[in-house]
Amino acid sequence: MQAYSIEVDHLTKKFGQFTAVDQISFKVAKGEIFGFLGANGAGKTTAMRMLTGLSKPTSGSGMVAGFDVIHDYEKIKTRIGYMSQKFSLYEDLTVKQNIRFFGGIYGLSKQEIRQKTDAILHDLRLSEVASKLVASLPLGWKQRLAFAISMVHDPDIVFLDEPTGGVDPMVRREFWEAIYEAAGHGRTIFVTTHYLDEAEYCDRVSIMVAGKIEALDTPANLKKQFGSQTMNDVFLKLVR
Ligand SMILES: Nc1ncnc2c1ncn2[C@@H]1O[C@H](COP(=O)(O)OP(=O)(O)OP(=O)(O)O)[C@@H](O)[C@H]1O
Repeated sequence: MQAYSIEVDHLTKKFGQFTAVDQISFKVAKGEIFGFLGANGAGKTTAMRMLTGLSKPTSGSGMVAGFDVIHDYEKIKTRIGYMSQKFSLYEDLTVKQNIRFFGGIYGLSKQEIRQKTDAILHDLRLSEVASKLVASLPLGWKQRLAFAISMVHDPDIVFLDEPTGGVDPMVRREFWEAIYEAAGHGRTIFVTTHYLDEAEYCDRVSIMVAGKIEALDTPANLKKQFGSQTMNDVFLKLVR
């Protein structure tokens, strides 16, 4: 068994002459909550697309969930979960239908889908709204449901792309409780966010600037290194 869920070495993506991701190298341990930060256009989405097997690196190497990002990228998709604000639930399906639909997409058996549906409805206390359209749920509930569904196939790693956008701090805090719970079960969490207070909740944080990882450490060490009181200040010092 490998100690790392993600291991990349000089991973690079070029679009023509432009280098969007420039030789990034890092390792993420199993069960770690890894924050992936950067200003707009720094290259986070491009990097995440390579890590999730959606885009082939131009050069460099890496292993994600035990699979090679160059040769075995199709297999990566079977062992990871993905949630973003943009790609989320079907609003015009009910809560239950969404769970069933994604369970099917992820290749679960009918029995597994039934079990997972019951477990998610119970754990998220959504049984009463199981037959309601997702469109009718508050945003915070939708996000918790989308997160649970992204783990319906028990993936080793969950990629969260700005999962808490648009909700108030209290609801974000609740979402982070769910993240901690998932990590507590040994799942690796790879999360991008624009909320710098959330960076404080991560075990380690990397900060990308213009395609390169300019800093990577625990929030406490980064604050010490940059003589800052907050991660917001660390971030501003790097991206300014
Ligand atoms: N398919 C593409 N072709 C050409 N350039 C691209 C392509 N995809 C991304 N880029 C460029 O690569 C750079 C990094 O983009 P990317 O979307 O990865 O940044 P990001 O850090 O995710 O930003 P944001 O937080 O705004 O989503 C940008 O300059 C973007 O214009």
